[in-house]
Amino acid sequence: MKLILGSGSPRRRELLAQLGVVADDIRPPDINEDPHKGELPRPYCRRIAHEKALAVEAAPDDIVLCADTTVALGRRILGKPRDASEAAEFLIALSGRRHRVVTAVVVRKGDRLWEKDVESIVKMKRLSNAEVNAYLAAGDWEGKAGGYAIQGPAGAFIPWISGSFTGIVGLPVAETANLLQAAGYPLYSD
Ligand SMILES: Cc1cn([C@H]2C[C@H](O)[C@@H](COP(=O)(O)OP(=O)(O)OP(=O)(O)O)O2)c(=O)[nH]c1=O
Repeated sequence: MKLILGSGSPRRRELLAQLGVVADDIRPPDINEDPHKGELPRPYCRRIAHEKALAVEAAPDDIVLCADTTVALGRRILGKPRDASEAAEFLIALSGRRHRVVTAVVVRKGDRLWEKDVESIVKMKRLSNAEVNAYLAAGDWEGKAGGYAIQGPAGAFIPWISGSFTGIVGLPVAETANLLQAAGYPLYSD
């Protein structure tokens, strides 16, 4: 039995390490992440995590772990920005408001699945042009849902959250620990 982390995200690898877990292999899934027409953020996030878990090749007794993080502004899905100008658009839309961050986690063993999604609320302060420009210039927005990362310099823009900090970063560790144990991963035994 091997543990396969189905994710190319270094954040997820680090958050897994927080549980003392090192994956035996890392196999980033390659799926189409375009939302369906009219799809709401939370069902979208669940669907993408599910599809990622099905896309990772593994032996029948391997445990596969995948996740998806989606930033939701009302009914709007903010994915990973295509470029700096889309990141700027996202940050301006998020400025001075509360939004939600959903992370869906899926653990698979053979054709059995264990799934959990965690939603947090994030308040972003009103951003000045100087703050937006400095953040964009630092390049930290790249590859981050919603165009920011709470664990980096954008932490200075976030005075308040409700929910799971590790969920916002990309892998809610409490829920992930439960899913891994449910699938038979020996988290606290040898
Ligand atoms: C909101 C937020 C997102 N993120 C990151 C976590 C995810 O890596 C990324 C969301 O993109 P995802 O599509 O969830 O993941 P990914 O493409 O990086 O990796 P993979 O599909 O291979 O697992 O945004 C942060 O690091 N901090 C934050 O505060």
